[in-house]
Amino acid sequence: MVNAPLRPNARLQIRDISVIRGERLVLDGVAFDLHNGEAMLLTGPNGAGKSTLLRTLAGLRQPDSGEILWDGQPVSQDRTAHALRLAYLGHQDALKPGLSLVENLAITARLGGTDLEEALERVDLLPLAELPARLLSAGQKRRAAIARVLLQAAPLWLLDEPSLGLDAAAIERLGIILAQHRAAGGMILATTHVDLPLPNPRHLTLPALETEIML
Ligand SMILES: Nc1ncnc2c1ncn2[C@@H]1O[C@H](COP(=O)(O)OP(=O)(O)OP(=O)(O)O)[C@@H](O)[C@H]1O
Repeated sequence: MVNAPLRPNARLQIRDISVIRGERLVLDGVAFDLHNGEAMLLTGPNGAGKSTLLRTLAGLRQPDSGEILWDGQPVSQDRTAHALRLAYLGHQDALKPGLSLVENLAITARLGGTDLEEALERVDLLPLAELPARLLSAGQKRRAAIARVLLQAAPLWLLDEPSLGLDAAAIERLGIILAQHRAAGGMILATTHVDLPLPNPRHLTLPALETEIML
């Protein structure tokens, strides 16, 4: 089983998040809530801060101001608990080239208590399970990274351009996976520059920020 058992009233709250990268204010007071079963599409021009926002929500960097709450509690109070409730798909597919697909994903399956074979089946990679990751195509690596998201059995999915490199059949499968996660009560926050198979999403468009700050 690779769908997360979810509490019915989970809630992610983003309160006026600001992030400075280099000398630029990249995110300026971003605020929204996300509830069970909801999906939000993050759009905006290159450099607007979409990946930065996902990485901040994933706990990979801290906001310079503002707060992230889960069920009313600041996630900064228990970063381990927050890490366990989310699955982050970044631009890198993070596969060890010398290990087979199964070997790459086995630890995630064990930690998530999830079914590796089922996850590979859902992204149509079962026939390639024993292949070294270095032999996978770009789209197959992306599908493997999506399988890793499934295996984490986490309620909150943070997906940075999830359809990157996927062919039409794989995009259709992605749509099924996203719909099943929402139907199970999961939340999805996804960046994209193209249409995603995600019906009735909420939208957040980040503007291009050019503000220079004095350090
Ligand atoms: N390590 C870093 N140090 C300084 N600035 C950075 C760093 N990483 C990213 N930036 C800057 O932060 C801004 C936001 O980058 P980010 O990757 O979040 O944008 P994005 O909206 O995801 O862009 P894209 O659509 O191209 O993926 C950009 O101006 C970028 O140059």
